[in-house]
Amino acid sequence: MTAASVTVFCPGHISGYFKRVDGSNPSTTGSIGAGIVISEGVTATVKSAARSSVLVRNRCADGTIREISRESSPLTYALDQLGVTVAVETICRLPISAGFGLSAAALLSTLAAADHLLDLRLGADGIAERAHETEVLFRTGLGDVAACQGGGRVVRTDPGIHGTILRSFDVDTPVCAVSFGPIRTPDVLGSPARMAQVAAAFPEKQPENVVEFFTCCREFSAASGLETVAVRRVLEECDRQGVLAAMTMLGDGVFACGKRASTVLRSFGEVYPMDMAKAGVHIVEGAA
Ligand SMILES: Nc1ncnc2c1ncn2[C@@H]1O[C@H](COP(=O)(O)OP(=O)(O)O)[C@@H](O)[C@H]1O
Ligand SMILES: CC(C)(COP(=O)(O)O)[C@@H](O)C(=O)O
Repeated sequence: MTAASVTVFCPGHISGYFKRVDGSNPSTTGSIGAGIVISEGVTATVKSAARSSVLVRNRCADGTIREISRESSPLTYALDQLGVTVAVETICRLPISAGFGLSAAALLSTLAAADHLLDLRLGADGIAERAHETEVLFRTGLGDVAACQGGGRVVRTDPGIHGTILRSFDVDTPVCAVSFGPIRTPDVLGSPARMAQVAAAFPEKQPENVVEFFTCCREFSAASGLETVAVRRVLEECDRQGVLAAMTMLGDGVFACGKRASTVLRSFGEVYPMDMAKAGVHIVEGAA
């Protein structure tokens, strides 16, 4: 019995530092860098339909659901490339364009749900390849699709979904974040000057543990030219309070980890609680 709808969850990814790597085509273009795959992400529900439609919604902290948009160019493009017509509804709790990797999570969850509902037999690689290429073409991301194939704290040393990824499951205290607003990822990724400064700021050593990870992220954001005054103010307070923290890439915000992190961040704005994700994109409902 074919399910009437399929629901898939994909975790988000907070990138701490990155460097663009240009390949000969979108599938070999991406980034190297490091980040944390997070327990918050995007849930996509896909149903068959005569015409494709997209409904993007936010679940607020008080549980109410707010409609954000009835369009998503990357999703529409990816579905058109598949040659299918489906009704897609996505829900997320984190703010979009704030550096939580939600564009990648939306693509992966939607394509995985469509693949299962319509029995397209794309397989995990086929889904990830399409999501990654869409991210690169729309400049909404470079390394998040690769990261969200699994959970953990990730260090990516090659670009693309088949590149080398070291996953460590050593972030065993709560993670949280504050966001002061979006940074338009395409504006940054599309700027050669910005990309040159980002490349020059890329850390030489690879982090071996959580403390080294946050140290690498801090040195990167300070040298990248991407830090805002608001971000710097939060990072300085976290330093005073001994809380591990760094700038969310690419978003005007800060992520931090540890039992006291949310107390310190709360004085700067709404705190988004989360944990390190233990797994990547997966079906939630409708698996036949
Ligand atoms: N939950 C979502 N549902 C549908 N599309 C989304 C969602 N989140 C992001 N997107 C798409 O990705 C674009 C934002 O990309 P980007 O700035 O990279 O966001 P992020 O930093 O959250 O990954 C949005 O304009 C939208 O087209
Ligand atoms: C940092 C970024 C280039 C964009 O991340 P986001 O704004 O969350 O889509 C990411 O894709 C990466 O390669 O590390």
